[in-house]
Amino acid sequence: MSQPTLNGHGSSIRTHTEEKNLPGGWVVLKFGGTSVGKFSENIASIVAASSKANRTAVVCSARSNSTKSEGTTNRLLRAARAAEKAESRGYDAIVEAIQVDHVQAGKDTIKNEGILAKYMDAVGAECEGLVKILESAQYLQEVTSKGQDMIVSKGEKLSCRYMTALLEDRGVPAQYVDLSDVIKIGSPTRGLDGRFYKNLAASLREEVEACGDKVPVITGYFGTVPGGILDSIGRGYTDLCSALVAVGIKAKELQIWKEVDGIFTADPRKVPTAALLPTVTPSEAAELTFYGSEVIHPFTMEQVIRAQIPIRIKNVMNPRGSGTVIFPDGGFDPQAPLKDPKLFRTRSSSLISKSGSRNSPKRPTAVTIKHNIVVLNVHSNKRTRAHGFLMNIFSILDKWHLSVDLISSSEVHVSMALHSESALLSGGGDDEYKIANEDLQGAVSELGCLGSIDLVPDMAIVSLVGRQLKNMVGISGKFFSVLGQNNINIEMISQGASEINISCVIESREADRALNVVHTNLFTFLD
Ligand SMILES: Nc1ncnc2c1ncn2[C@@H]1O[C@H](COP(=O)(O)OP(=O)(O)O)[C@@H](O)[C@H]1O
Ligand SMILES: N[C@@H](CC(=O)OP(=O)(O)O)C(=O)O
Repeated sequence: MSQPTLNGHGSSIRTHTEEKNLPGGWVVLKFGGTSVGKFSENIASIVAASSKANRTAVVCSARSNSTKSEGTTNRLLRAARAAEKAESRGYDAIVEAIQVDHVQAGKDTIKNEGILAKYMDAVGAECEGLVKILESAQYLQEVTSKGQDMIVSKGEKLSCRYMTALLEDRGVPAQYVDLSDVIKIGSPTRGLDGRFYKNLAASLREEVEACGDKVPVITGYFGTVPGGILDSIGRGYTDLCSALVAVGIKAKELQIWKEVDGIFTADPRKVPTAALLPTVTPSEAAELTFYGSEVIHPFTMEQVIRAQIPIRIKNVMNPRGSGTVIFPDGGFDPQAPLKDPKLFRTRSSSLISKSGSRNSPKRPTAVTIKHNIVVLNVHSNKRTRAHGFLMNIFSILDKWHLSVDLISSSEVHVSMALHSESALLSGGGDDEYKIANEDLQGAVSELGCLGSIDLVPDMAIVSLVGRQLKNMVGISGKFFSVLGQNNINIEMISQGASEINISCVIESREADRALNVVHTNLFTFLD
């Protein structure tokens, strides 16, 4: 077996031959944008430690110096919008700011002059390439979805160039891996189906293997996805990339590193008494993510759980913490579909006895809030519900690209909670609003032919999530009465569609108070 060798900084590094023989197998470490922006030195130490015990692959998102909204990806999207304006060089200042940021990060942390110089050249070349893409789009008077993806890809390229240089500087042999061309043009894809992901995972394995002895530092941007990465997968696509890498190399664990210790019973920034959950099931994690606790990109779960790879959420500021593990409750059958396909379901009794948990304490797993909700009410102009009423409503919503988060209906009324960052604008006076979102405006005009429409703005969905909810007799009553006793008015209720979620709509300004009262009254026995 080869001996550890010393690098230029006098620290010990293992050769790959030795690593290959380690029993640990592969782990994939994914770092989010704000972690790369604020805690890159912690990341270097985390990767160094991990690569001593396991074969380690790293996936990074684009840097954010402070918040994601001010991060590189959002700046790149602003540059793309600027390129849509003819004759304007508005994007130059944005590219300049991105370049300055990355150069500064390098100067602040990379000590080896040779590594720093090489990194600076790479940053310069990426930014030059970015300007060329923006100029071409401007010339063509169109930023296509492919063009937008190419612009956005620069964020992950710059961030991974930086992390590769920093790791090398800290004595961890690392290899930059650019995935922009990993999806081959003309590959037989009809969309993002199982075969597409399977082929992609296999290609990612090849990319990782090509790095030989070095730690691959992989751009979380993974190329020209059919329909465009932002439209087909959405923000947070680097989580999915890390999942596919983990599947491709049959990793023993996927670690998603964030700036929280893991998944809590409620958002720990809003509920000081929230408790860290050691484990949650994939369905709970998906439900929490959808209803406001954006802990992990929703597509991520299915890929890794099918491959029986646990996901661990960990904190870059507290690497010693064990985090939260997302894995199915009570083992996993890889042949079984993720969703139980049974037509008829038995409820509580058989489920309790099967899991043997009749006497164990039952409690909700977490409570979460989703903001930016508008409630759209349709009151039918017929006295009884006409055949096709709901179908017509959904066709109109589909046409205008609106999806419904919650729905509740009676004979002739339908209430739907829709999520939109920019649905309505306050027109000045307290009760004056106008519709700011073109899709919502279009849908409201068309829905008018089915009945009268009204919109309730500034709402939020509060959701109680937990795999044990279905066995907790009276939990809905407690949930709603706690809100009522605290004078929080419920606009709409939805329960039953999912066995692990009870949701209702309240006013947004009551959201933090609702989180706290629900947590205090329904979770206190966790302390
Ligand atoms: N139940 C929850 N558990 C943990 N974090 C939560 C929960 N609900 C909301 N959050 C919030 O999700 C965010 C996730 O962590 P962070 O790494 O900071 O975000 P990002 O991935 O967007 O950079 C935190 O700001 C945290 O306050
Ligand atoms: N950089 C992309 C992709 C991503 O995954 O981000 P993050 O890992 O920081 O959520 C974005 O801002 O959406």
